[in-house]
Amino acid sequence: MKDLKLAGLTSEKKTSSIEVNGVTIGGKEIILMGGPCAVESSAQMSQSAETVKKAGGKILRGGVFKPRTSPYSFQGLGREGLNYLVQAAKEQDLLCVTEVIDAQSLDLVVNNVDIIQIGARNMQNFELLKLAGKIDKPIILKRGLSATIEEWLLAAEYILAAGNPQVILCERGIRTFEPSTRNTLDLSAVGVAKEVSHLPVIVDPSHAAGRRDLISSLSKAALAAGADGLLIEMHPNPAEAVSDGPQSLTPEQFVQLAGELGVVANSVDRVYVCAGQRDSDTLESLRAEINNLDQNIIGQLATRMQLVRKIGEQKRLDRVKDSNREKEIMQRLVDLAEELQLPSELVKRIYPLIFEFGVQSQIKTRVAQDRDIEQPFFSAGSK
Ligand SMILES: O=C(O)C(=O)C[C@]1(C(=O)O)C=C[C@@H](O)C=C1
Repeated sequence: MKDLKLAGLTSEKKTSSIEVNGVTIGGKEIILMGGPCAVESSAQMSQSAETVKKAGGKILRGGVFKPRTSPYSFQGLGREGLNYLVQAAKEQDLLCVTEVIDAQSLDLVVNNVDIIQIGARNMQNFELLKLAGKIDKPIILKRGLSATIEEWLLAAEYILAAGNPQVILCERGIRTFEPSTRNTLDLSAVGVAKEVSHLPVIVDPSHAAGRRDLISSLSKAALAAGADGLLIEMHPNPAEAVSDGPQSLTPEQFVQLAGELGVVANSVDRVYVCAGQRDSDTLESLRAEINNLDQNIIGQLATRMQLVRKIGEQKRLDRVKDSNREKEIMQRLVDLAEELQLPSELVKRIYPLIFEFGVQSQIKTRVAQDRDIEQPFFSAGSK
């Protein structure tokens, strides 16, 4: 692909992550963004924010300027809606994102939200892209309905070339001849975009499918395909939604899906942190969840110890301790802890113990093995 002077990857820059008010997009952690298509009321946004928080999501979405296919469809609450969005995000300590459609809407939202979205219909609004390039806020750039991946990346290049390095690509389905879904989610675009560009890529399965029954499977498939995050529509009462009701998850479905993302994330060497789904946070239910987690932690430690013993079998007894390897592991885990907002001190205290027990176990295994090797000689002689 030509002209990807800034969006294209280089030998030094294969991936880039975007740090926004304590949330890293494009790091190890999968970032979940959720909320209604359109901001309708203060109560609707408060409930949505509560659900996003419960699901372990980091970013609340909500449209206040709506570029609708029909001029008679709801066009968004504008400034009033922006206040509801910002307030609800604040209540739950979430970040927020909203779409801009022109210079005026950009001006209005730029100092209020954490991330700005340029929607599919404006992907090639080059003047808007240039304006987005002049601000100091991350931009989620959705792929146009009929845009090739190259056109999408060149649109990103406009923002980058104008001076804003914080671009997040968002695949949201493209128009094909298939009428069963609203659009066709092009998951190969995630891999292709990541092959040619260093920019983080997220996926919006809601606009792609246009129907809520497919959101869970498409979200999981998106993570498996390498997406750095998900942008999912959820409404406290989808049947009453002024827009995109059929594709919006209920709060229960949203929380359930979030609870299932961790396993998929782990299978592709990523992390999704979710405190789990519970009907109510009773002491019993919270403790039951902790018991479960603790069991997993011990199970993983046992597996780790088995691997350490296997490594020990391949090492010389005088080279069992490998300080460089320990340092490398520690650095990686301290970085991950920081990304996940876990005190790095915890990792710094726990891991030396884990290493120490590993080394002891390797020494014991080696000593036992060496004895076994000598054993036949002695046994033969003693007979
Ligand atoms: O990687 C190794 O060489 C190991 O033996 C494993 C391990 C570990 O616990 O991760 C154990 C001891 C070494 O000091 C370094 C690392």
